Amino acid sequence: MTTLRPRSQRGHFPPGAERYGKSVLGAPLLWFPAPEASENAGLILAGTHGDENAAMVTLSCALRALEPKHRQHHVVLAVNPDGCQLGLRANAHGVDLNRNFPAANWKAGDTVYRWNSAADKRDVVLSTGDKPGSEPETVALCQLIHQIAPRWVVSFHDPLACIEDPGSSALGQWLAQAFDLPLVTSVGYATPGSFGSWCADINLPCITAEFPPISADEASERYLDAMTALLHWQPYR
Ligand SMILES: C[C@H](N)C(=O)N[C@H](CCC(=O)O)C(=O)O
Ligand SMILES: N[C@H](CCC[C@H](N)C(=O)O)C(=O)O
Ligand SMILES: [Zn+2]
Repeated sequence: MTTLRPRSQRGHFPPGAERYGKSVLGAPLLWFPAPEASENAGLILAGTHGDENAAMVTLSCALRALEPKHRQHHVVLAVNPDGCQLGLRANAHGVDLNRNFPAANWKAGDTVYRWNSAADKRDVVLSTGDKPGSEPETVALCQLIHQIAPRWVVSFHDPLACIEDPGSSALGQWLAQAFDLPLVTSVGYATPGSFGSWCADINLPCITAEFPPISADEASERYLDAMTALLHWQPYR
């Protein structure tokens, strides 16, 4: 059994953050390499959309709660630090990073999203970028992935409340059970130029975990155990 650090010791980050690039506004792009990484290591991402912070906070809590020696997978808490700082879905250029990856299906022009969960249509307009991978945040993440070659990626978003696993994998089934969310093979709408599209192009298994609309406070309680377990998840045990 893996024990967690006492709460009094969870206020600070364990050392070991590394930089993999710089955002549009010059913020460091940070990743947290797993001290116990093997060739089975995966990569866990959050904060691609800076207005979706419940999963990012919960993942940060899990990183601080778990003893570093138990951590077997790499982490990026904020793919889009400028969006997180500004409370924006987009990056500081107004680009939806999850439509800017250099995937074969990247589409030029505008993209739309829902203002919030009460909105019944997607009518808020963002850009997909001047070209595939036009943004420093997407290019740097692609380079990091080529460098560390994770076995799989789990990318956290909200608020669609599902585990999207196009590959119907053991990890997808585990996530659905651990987070008590429905398992689907698609979020149900087209996302050209998305991270998952790029992963599919390079045959990298990618699962998108969408939290429900939930506060960071509630998510850090409801999902802390599942998130810490994900940090050292291994198949067949
Ligand atoms: C409410 C929130 N802005 C929203 O619903 N956005 C979704 C996409 C969710 C995500 O990117 O994780 C949408 O546009 O439907
Ligand atoms: N709610 C997310 C869904 C992402 C779907 C995933 N399959 C991907 O390719 O990243 C979005 O609208 O960006
Ligand atoms: Zn999102």
